[in-house]
Amino acid sequence: MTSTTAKDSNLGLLRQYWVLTKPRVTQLAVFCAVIGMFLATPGLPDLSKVACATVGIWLLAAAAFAINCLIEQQVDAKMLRTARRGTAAGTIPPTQVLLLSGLLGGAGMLILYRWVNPLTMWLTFATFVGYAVIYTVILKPRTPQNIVIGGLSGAMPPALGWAAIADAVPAQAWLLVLIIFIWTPPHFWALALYRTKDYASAGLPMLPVTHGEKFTRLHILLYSVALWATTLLPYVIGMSGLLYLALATLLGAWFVFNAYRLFRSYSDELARKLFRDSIIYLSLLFAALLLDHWVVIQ
Ligand code: HEM
Ligand SMILES: CC(C)=CCC/C(C)=C/CC/C(C)=C/COP(=O)(O)OP(=O)(O)O
Repeated sequence: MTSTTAKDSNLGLLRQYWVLTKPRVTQLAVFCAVIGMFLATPGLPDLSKVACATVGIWLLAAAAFAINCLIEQQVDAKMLRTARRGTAAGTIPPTQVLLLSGLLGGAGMLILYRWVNPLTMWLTFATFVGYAVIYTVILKPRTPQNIVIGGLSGAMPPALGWAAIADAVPAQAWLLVLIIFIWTPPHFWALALYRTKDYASAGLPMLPVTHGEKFTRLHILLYSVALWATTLLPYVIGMSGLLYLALATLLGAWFVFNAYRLFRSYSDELARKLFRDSIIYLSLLFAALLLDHWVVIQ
Protein backbone atom coordinates (compact mmCIF):
# COMPACT_ATOMS: atom_id res chain seq x y z
CA MET A 1 0.00 0.00 0.00
CA THR A 2 1.42 3.46 -0.87
CA SER A 3 1.56 6.01 1.95
CA THR A 4 -1.25 8.03 0.31
CA THR A 5 -3.65 5.09 0.20
CA ALA A 6 -2.67 4.11 3.77
CA LYS A 7 -3.48 7.67 4.86
CA ASP A 8 -6.78 7.57 2.94
CA SER A 9 -7.83 4.31 4.57
CA ASN A 10 -6.89 5.66 8.03
CA LEU A 11 -9.01 8.71 7.31
CA GLY A 12 -11.82 6.41 6.15
CA LEU A 13 -11.62 4.47 9.40
CA LEU A 14 -11.55 7.65 11.49
CA ARG A 15 -14.66 8.84 9.62
CA GLN A 16 -16.40 5.56 10.39
CA TYR A 17 -15.73 6.04 14.11
CA TRP A 18 -16.92 9.64 13.87
CA VAL A 19 -20.19 8.49 12.21
CA LEU A 20 -20.86 6.14 15.16
CA THR A 21 -21.04 9.17 17.46
CA LYS A 22 -23.97 10.57 15.35
CA PRO A 23 -22.27 13.98 15.13
CA ARG A 24 -25.17 16.05 13.77
CA VAL A 25 -27.62 14.85 16.43
CA THR A 26 -24.98 15.51 19.08
CA GLN A 27 -24.41 19.03 17.73
CA LEU A 28 -28.06 20.04 18.15
CA ALA A 29 -28.35 18.32 21.55
CA VAL A 30 -25.22 20.11 22.78
CA PHE A 31 -26.48 23.40 21.30
CA CYS A 32 -29.66 23.03 23.44
CA ALA A 33 -27.48 22.26 26.49
CA VAL A 34 -25.41 25.40 25.86
CA ILE A 35 -28.57 27.53 25.62
CA GLY A 36 -29.59 26.03 28.99
CA MET A 37 -26.23 27.18 30.40
CA PHE A 38 -26.73 30.78 29.19
CA LEU A 39 -30.32 30.93 30.47
CA ALA A 40 -29.32 29.61 33.90
CA THR A 41 -27.93 32.93 35.07
CA PRO A 42 -29.00 36.56 34.59
CA GLY A 43 -25.54 37.68 33.40
CA LEU A 44 -22.88 35.82 31.45
CA PRO A 45 -22.07 32.35 32.85
CA ASP A 46 -18.51 31.35 33.78
CA LEU A 47 -17.17 30.62 30.31
CA SER A 48 -14.61 28.04 31.44
CA LYS A 49 -17.49 26.09 33.02
CA VAL A 50 -19.48 26.45 29.79
CA ALA A 51 -16.52 25.01 27.85
CA CYS A 52 -15.96 22.08 30.25
CA ALA A 53 -19.67 21.24 30.43
CA THR A 54 -19.98 21.39 26.64
CA VAL A 55 -17.06 19.00 26.16
CA GLY A 56 -18.24 16.67 28.95
CA ILE A 57 -21.81 16.43 27.68
CA TRP A 58 -20.57 16.02 24.10
CA LEU A 59 -18.26 13.13 25.12
CA LEU A 60 -20.99 11.28 27.02
CA ALA A 61 -23.48 11.77 24.19
CA ALA A 62 -20.92 10.45 21.67
CA ALA A 63 -20.27 7.43 23.93
CA ALA A 64 -24.02 6.77 24.21
CA PHE A 65 -24.47 6.89 20.42
CA ALA A 66 -21.54 4.53 19.84
CA ILE A 67 -23.00 2.05 22.35
CA ASN A 68 -26.38 2.34 20.60
CA CYS A 69 -24.70 1.43 17.27
CA LEU A 70 -22.99 -1.52 18.94
CA ILE A 71 -26.19 -2.87 20.51
CA GLU A 72 -28.10 -2.42 17.26
CA GLN A 73 -25.56 -3.77 14.81
CA GLN A 74 -27.89 -6.52 13.56
CA VAL A 75 -30.94 -4.26 13.33
CA ASP A 76 -28.88 -1.53 11.62
CA ALA A 77 -27.62 -4.05 9.05
CA LYS A 78 -31.23 -4.61 7.95
CA MET A 79 -31.99 -0.93 7.29
CA LEU A 80 -30.84 1.00 4.21
CA ARG A 81 -30.24 4.18 6.24
CA THR A 82 -27.99 2.54 8.82
CA ALA A 83 -26.44 -0.45 7.01
CA ARG A 84 -23.24 1.46 6.22
CA ARG A 85 -22.36 2.09 9.87
CA GLY A 86 -19.03 0.41 10.67
CA THR A 87 -20.70 -1.66 13.40
CA ALA A 88 -23.44 -2.90 11.05
CA ALA A 89 -21.09 -3.48 8.09
CA GLY A 90 -18.65 -5.37 10.33
CA THR A 91 -15.71 -3.07 9.56
CA ILE A 92 -15.31 -1.98 13.19
CA PRO A 93 -14.89 -4.74 15.81
CA PRO A 94 -17.23 -4.58 18.85
CA THR A 95 -14.33 -4.52 21.31
CA GLN A 96 -13.06 -1.31 19.72
CA VAL A 97 -16.47 0.33 20.00
CA LEU A 98 -16.63 -0.68 23.68
CA LEU A 99 -13.16 0.73 24.21
CA LEU A 100 -14.02 3.95 22.39
CA SER A 101 -17.23 4.39 24.41
CA GLY A 102 -15.43 3.62 27.66
CA LEU A 103 -12.74 6.20 26.90
CA LEU A 104 -15.12 8.92 25.72
CA GLY A 105 -17.65 8.27 28.48
CA GLY A 106 -14.99 8.01 31.19
CA ALA A 107 -13.34 11.26 30.05
CA GLY A 108 -16.75 12.97 29.95
CA MET A 109 -17.63 11.83 33.50
CA LEU A 110 -14.25 12.98 34.82
CA ILE A 111 -14.49 16.41 33.19
CA LEU A 112 -18.04 16.95 34.47
CA TYR A 113 -17.19 15.77 38.00
CA ARG A 114 -13.89 17.61 38.34
CA TRP A 115 -14.54 20.90 36.48
CA VAL A 116 -18.32 21.27 36.44
CA ASN A 117 -20.22 19.62 39.32
CA PRO A 118 -21.33 16.14 40.43
CA LEU A 119 -25.02 16.95 39.80
CA THR A 120 -24.32 17.49 36.08
CA MET A 121 -22.21 14.35 35.94
CA TRP A 122 -24.96 12.20 37.48
CA LEU A 123 -27.75 13.73 35.37
CA THR A 124 -25.70 13.21 32.20
CA PHE A 125 -24.94 9.65 33.27
CA ALA A 126 -28.67 9.04 33.87
CA THR A 127 -29.32 10.43 30.36
CA PHE A 128 -26.70 8.03 29.00
CA VAL A 129 -28.42 5.07 30.68
CA GLY A 130 -31.86 6.36 29.61
CA TYR A 131 -30.84 6.42 25.96
CA ALA A 132 -28.33 3.57 25.61
CA VAL A 133 -30.17 1.08 27.85
CA ILE A 134 -33.79 2.04 28.55
CA TYR A 135 -34.59 3.36 25.05
CA THR A 136 -32.29 1.20 22.91
CA VAL A 137 -32.55 -2.15 24.69
CA ILE A 138 -35.94 -2.09 26.41
CA LEU A 139 -38.34 0.29 24.65
CA LYS A 140 -37.27 0.45 21.00
CA PRO A 141 -37.88 -3.22 20.10
CA ARG A 142 -41.08 -3.49 22.18
CA THR A 143 -43.53 -0.60 21.84
CA PRO A 144 -44.57 2.07 19.34
CA GLN A 145 -44.41 4.50 22.30
CA ASN A 146 -40.64 3.81 22.37
CA ILE A 147 -39.65 7.26 21.15
CA VAL A 148 -42.24 9.04 23.28
CA ILE A 149 -41.06 7.54 26.59
CA GLY A 150 -37.42 7.23 25.45
CA GLY A 151 -37.63 10.80 24.19
CA LEU A 152 -37.17 11.96 27.78
CA SER A 153 -33.46 11.18 27.60
CA GLY A 154 -33.12 13.02 24.29
CA ALA A 155 -34.93 15.98 25.86
CA MET A 156 -32.54 16.28 28.82
CA PRO A 157 -29.77 18.52 27.33
CA PRO A 158 -31.17 21.90 28.52
CA ALA A 159 -31.47 20.51 32.07
CA LEU A 160 -27.86 19.27 31.88
CA GLY A 161 -26.69 22.70 30.73
CA TRP A 162 -28.70 24.48 33.42
CA ALA A 163 -27.34 22.16 36.12
CA ALA A 164 -23.77 22.85 34.94
CA ILE A 165 -24.08 26.58 35.71
CA ALA A 166 -26.66 26.77 38.52
CA ASP A 167 -25.90 23.43 40.24
CA ALA A 168 -29.69 22.95 40.30
CA VAL A 169 -32.50 22.18 37.87
CA PRO A 170 -35.40 24.59 38.49
CA ALA A 171 -38.84 24.54 36.85
CA GLN A 172 -37.69 26.78 33.97
CA ALA A 173 -35.13 24.16 32.92
CA TRP A 174 -37.75 21.39 33.07
CA LEU A 175 -39.98 23.49 30.83
CA LEU A 176 -37.26 23.46 28.17
CA VAL A 177 -37.00 19.68 28.62
CA LEU A 178 -40.78 19.45 28.13
CA ILE A 179 -40.52 21.41 24.86
CA ILE A 180 -37.98 18.96 23.39
CA PHE A 181 -39.98 16.03 24.79
CA ILE A 182 -43.09 17.13 22.88
CA TRP A 183 -41.04 18.04 19.79
CA THR A 184 -39.56 14.51 19.55
CA PRO A 185 -42.64 12.62 18.21
CA PRO A 186 -43.24 14.91 15.18
CA HIS A 187 -39.47 14.93 14.58
CA PHE A 188 -39.13 11.18 14.62
CA TRP A 189 -42.47 10.07 13.15
CA ALA A 190 -41.96 12.32 10.09
CA LEU A 191 -38.78 10.33 9.41
CA ALA A 192 -40.43 7.01 10.29
CA LEU A 193 -43.17 7.72 7.69
CA TYR A 194 -40.78 7.85 4.75
CA ARG A 195 -38.66 5.03 6.24
CA THR A 196 -41.58 2.73 7.17
CA LYS A 197 -40.34 -0.16 4.97
CA ASP A 198 -36.90 0.04 6.60
CA TYR A 199 -38.38 -0.19 10.11
CA ALA A 200 -40.80 -2.97 9.10
CA SER A 201 -38.01 -5.07 7.59
CA ALA A 202 -35.91 -4.58 10.74
CA GLY A 203 -38.89 -5.72 12.86
CA LEU A 204 -39.08 -2.48 14.86
CA PRO A 205 -42.57 -1.49 16.10
CA MET A 206 -42.49 2.18 15.06
CA LEU A 207 -45.89 3.91 14.95
CA PRO A 208 -46.36 3.89 11.12
CA VAL A 209 -45.51 0.16 11.11
CA THR A 210 -47.93 -0.79 13.90
CA HIS A 211 -50.74 1.76 13.42
CA GLY A 212 -50.38 2.89 9.82
CA GLU A 213 -49.58 6.09 8.01
CA LYS A 214 -52.87 7.96 8.62
CA PHE A 215 -52.83 7.44 12.40
CA THR A 216 -49.20 8.61 12.50
CA ARG A 217 -49.96 11.77 10.52
CA LEU A 218 -52.79 12.62 12.93
CA HIS A 219 -50.49 12.15 15.91
CA ILE A 220 -47.80 14.30 14.30
CA LEU A 221 -50.36 17.07 13.90
CA LEU A 222 -51.67 16.72 17.49
CA TYR A 223 -48.18 16.79 18.97
CA SER A 224 -47.28 19.79 16.78
CA VAL A 225 -50.25 21.77 18.09
CA ALA A 226 -49.36 20.76 21.68
CA LEU A 227 -45.78 21.82 20.95
CA TRP A 228 -46.92 25.23 19.74
CA ALA A 229 -48.90 25.75 22.97
CA THR A 230 -46.03 24.50 25.17
CA THR A 231 -43.52 26.84 23.53
CA LEU A 232 -45.61 29.81 24.68
CA LEU A 233 -45.20 28.81 28.34
CA PRO A 234 -41.74 30.41 28.82
CA TYR A 235 -43.46 33.76 28.21
CA VAL A 236 -46.46 32.84 30.39
CA ILE A 237 -44.26 31.97 33.40
CA GLY A 238 -42.17 35.12 32.90
CA MET A 239 -38.89 33.49 31.94
CA SER A 240 -38.89 35.04 28.43
CA GLY A 241 -40.10 38.31 26.99
CA LEU A 242 -42.15 39.58 24.06
CA LEU A 243 -39.40 38.98 21.51
CA TYR A 244 -39.43 35.27 22.34
CA LEU A 245 -43.23 35.20 22.33
CA ALA A 246 -43.34 36.70 18.83
CA LEU A 247 -40.67 34.35 17.45
CA ALA A 248 -42.14 31.23 19.10
CA THR A 249 -45.60 32.11 17.77
CA LEU A 250 -44.31 32.53 14.21
CA LEU A 251 -42.14 29.41 14.31
CA GLY A 252 -45.00 27.39 15.80
CA ALA A 253 -47.43 28.60 13.11
CA TRP A 254 -44.95 27.58 10.40
CA PHE A 255 -44.36 24.13 11.94
CA VAL A 256 -48.05 23.39 12.55
CA PHE A 257 -48.84 24.50 9.00
CA ASN A 258 -46.30 22.00 7.64
CA ALA A 259 -47.66 19.26 9.89
CA TYR A 260 -51.17 20.10 8.70
CA ARG A 261 -50.08 19.87 5.04
CA LEU A 262 -48.69 16.40 5.72
CA PHE A 263 -51.88 15.45 7.56
CA ARG A 264 -54.06 16.55 4.58
CA SER A 265 -52.14 14.63 1.95
CA TYR A 266 -49.23 12.28 2.27
CA SER A 267 -46.10 12.15 0.19
CA ASP A 268 -42.60 11.00 1.14
CA GLU A 269 -41.40 14.41 0.00
CA LEU A 270 -43.62 16.24 2.52
CA ALA A 271 -42.64 13.85 5.32
CA ARG A 272 -38.95 14.35 4.52
CA LYS A 273 -39.49 18.10 4.49
CA LEU A 274 -41.23 18.02 7.90
CA PHE A 275 -38.35 15.99 9.33
CA ARG A 276 -35.80 18.55 8.05
CA ASP A 277 -38.01 21.43 9.21
CA SER A 278 -38.24 19.90 12.71
CA ILE A 279 -34.47 20.31 13.06
CA ILE A 280 -34.51 23.89 11.75
CA TYR A 281 -37.49 24.63 14.01
CA LEU A 282 -35.85 23.42 17.23
CA SER A 283 -32.57 25.18 16.41
CA LEU A 284 -34.35 28.50 15.78
CA LEU A 285 -36.62 28.16 18.82
CA PHE A 286 -33.65 27.69 21.15
CA ALA A 287 -31.78 30.51 19.40
CA ALA A 288 -34.86 32.69 20.04
CA LEU A 289 -34.72 31.87 23.77
CA LEU A 290 -31.11 33.04 23.90
CA LEU A 291 -31.70 36.15 21.80
CA ASP A 292 -34.58 37.17 24.04
CA HIS A 293 -32.46 36.51 27.15
CA TRP A 294 -29.70 38.77 25.82
CA VAL A 295 -32.13 41.52 24.88
CA VAL A 296 -33.33 41.43 28.50
CA ILE A 297 -29.73 41.61 29.82
CA GLN A 298 -28.87 44.72 27.71
C1 HEM B 1 -35.98 9.50 21.16
C2 HEM B 1 -35.74 10.65 20.55
C3 HEM B 1 -35.26 10.75 19.11
C4 HEM B 1 -35.34 9.86 18.09
C5 HEM B 1 -35.95 8.48 18.13
C6 HEM B 1 -34.67 10.45 16.95
C7 HEM B 1 -34.48 9.82 15.74
C8 HEM B 1 -33.69 10.29 14.73
C9 HEM B 1 -33.25 9.51 13.62
C10 HEM B 1 -33.61 8.05 13.37
C11 HEM B 1 -32.45 10.28 12.87
C12 HEM B 1 -31.67 9.84 11.65
C13 HEM B 1 -31.99 10.47 10.39
C14 HEM B 1 -31.06 10.02 9.27
O1 HEM B 1 -30.21 9.15 9.46
O2 HEM B 1 -31.19 10.60 8.18
C15 HEM B 1 -32.41 11.57 13.49
C16 HEM B 1 -31.74 12.65 12.99
C17 HEM B 1 -31.52 13.80 13.69
N1 HEM B 1 -31.95 14.07 14.96
FE1 HEM B 1 -33.22 12.97 16.04
N2 HEM B 1 -34.23 11.68 17.28
C18 HEM B 1 -34.55 11.90 18.59
C19 HEM B 1 -34.23 12.99 19.34
C20 HEM B 1 -33.45 14.00 18.90
C21 HEM B 1 -33.00 15.09 19.74
C22 HEM B 1 -33.33 15.24 21.21
C23 HEM B 1 -32.26 15.90 18.95
C24 HEM B 1 -31.58 17.18 19.30
C25 HEM B 1 -31.92 17.96 20.29
C26 HEM B 1 -32.23 15.33 17.61
C27 HEM B 1 -31.59 15.88 16.54
C28 HEM B 1 -31.45 15.28 15.33
C29 HEM B 1 -30.69 15.84 14.21
C30 HEM B 1 -29.95 17.18 14.19
C31 HEM B 1 -30.74 14.90 13.18
C32 HEM B 1 -30.14 15.05 11.77
C33 HEM B 1 -28.95 14.17 11.60
C34 HEM B 1 -28.37 14.26 10.20
O3 HEM B 1 -28.85 15.04 9.39
O4 HEM B 1 -27.41 13.53 9.97
N3 HEM B 1 -32.97 14.19 17.63
N4 HEM B 1 -33.16 11.55 14.62
C1 LIG C 1 -25.63 11.40 27.43
C2 LIG C 1 -26.40 12.13 26.40
C3 LIG C 1 -26.43 13.62 26.49
C4 LIG C 1 -27.06 11.41 25.47
C5 LIG C 1 -27.77 11.99 24.30
C6 LIG C 1 -29.22 11.65 24.33
C7 LIG C 1 -29.87 12.09 23.06
C8 LIG C 1 -29.67 13.46 22.52
C9 LIG C 1 -30.67 11.21 22.47
C10 LIG C 1 -31.37 11.51 21.22
C11 LIG C 1 -32.15 10.33 20.82
C12 LIG C 1 -31.86 9.94 19.40
C13 LIG C 1 -31.11 10.81 18.48
C14 LIG C 1 -32.29 8.83 18.98
C15 LIG C 1 -31.99 8.35 17.60
O1 LIG C 1 -32.78 7.31 17.42
P1 LIG C 1 -32.17 5.89 17.21
O2 LIG C 1 -31.05 5.65 18.14
O3 LIG C 1 -33.29 4.95 17.25
O4 LIG C 1 -31.63 6.11 15.72
P2 LIG C 1 -30.97 5.13 14.68
O5 LIG C 1 -32.07 4.40 14.03
O6 LIG C 1 -30.30 6.10 13.75
O7 LIG C 1 -30.01 4.25 15.41
